[in-house]
Amino acid sequence: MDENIISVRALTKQYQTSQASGINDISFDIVSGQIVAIIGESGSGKSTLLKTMFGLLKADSGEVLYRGNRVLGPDEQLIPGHKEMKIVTQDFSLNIYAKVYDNIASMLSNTDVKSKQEKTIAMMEHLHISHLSQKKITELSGGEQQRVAIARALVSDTQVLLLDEPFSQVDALLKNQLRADIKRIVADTGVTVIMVSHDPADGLFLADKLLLIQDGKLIQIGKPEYIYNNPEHIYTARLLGNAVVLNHQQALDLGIHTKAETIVFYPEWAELKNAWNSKRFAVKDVYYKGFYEELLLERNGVLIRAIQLNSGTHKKNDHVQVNIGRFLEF
Ligand SMILES: Nc1ncnc2c1ncn2[C@@H]1O[C@H](COP(=O)(O)OP(=O)(O)OP(=O)(O)O)[C@@H](O)[C@H]1O
Repeated sequence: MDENIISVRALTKQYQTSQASGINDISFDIVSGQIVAIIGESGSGKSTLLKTMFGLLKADSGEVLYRGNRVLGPDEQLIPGHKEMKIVTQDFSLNIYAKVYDNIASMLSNTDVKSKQEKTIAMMEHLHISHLSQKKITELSGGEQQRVAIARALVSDTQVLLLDEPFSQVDALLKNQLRADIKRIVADTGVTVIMVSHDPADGLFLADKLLLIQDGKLIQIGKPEYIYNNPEHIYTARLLGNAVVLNHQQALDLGIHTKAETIVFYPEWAELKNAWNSKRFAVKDVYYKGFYEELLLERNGVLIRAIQLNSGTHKKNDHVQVNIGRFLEF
């Protein structure tokens, strides 16, 4: 049976200085070996949730359980968290004067020197940083430092790894590799990863479970594909897929039969095709995205976006027929 490694119960943390900030009454469970991504717009409370879960911030109320044992807050113990939980924050907390190898090895005890050496070498290999072993932290790029910080956090039999913006320092190429590394490490070691990212694409790509946070509240939780296709809030559809949002009248004008106040669709749900029920739009702009293009389309003052895979098929100032094949009602 799947075991809950982390349980968060009615967790609340408000900051005294600002109104309606922090997190409010958040509850969820995490199964061992999952990758969980906390997603939300800037200021929604993602970092606050992660830091309170780890025990870096004192909760106002509620609790966090690690395998059924309460994670103690900063007022209850000197070293936050639980010894099998580690956090990598955006400042990495590395010893900048020490070498990469020593930064990682220092997390292990000296009782078995051979095992310490083997574990450190294996972890460096896992994160593709063996070639940096003898370099000082000050000689590394931000992305390299991030890898060392993750290796350091994982090396000591860590069961739960919390990552605050793990891809903030890396370029697109490295980001893809680091994402793949995290997936591989989870598969190899069974570690549970809880990460915060401002880029929802990270969560869609990596996570087994997404936690959607809005204004400090947990608004939806589930598998990425399910949440993408069945968002319970317009906020989520906008965040995950840059969804188009139309009011009732705008929807009717486009020939969409609905009773809903608002309809929402992702650009890829708007089909460019000639059909009896499709409407003519003017192409206002074309955004090149690599293997596809996004079209900004206008009809009677209403703007929508659609995708075309064969670039150049429709150009600026062309007229195209669009059929909103699928949409969500709110
Ligand atoms: N130390 C603090 N004192 C007062 N208010 C704070 C503090 N830290 C965060 N806040 C406020 O709490 C809210 C949530 O902040 P938090 O950093 O958790 O959001 P976030 O979702 O991680 O944002 P971002 O994606 O921009 O990092 C924000 O309104 C923020 O201004």
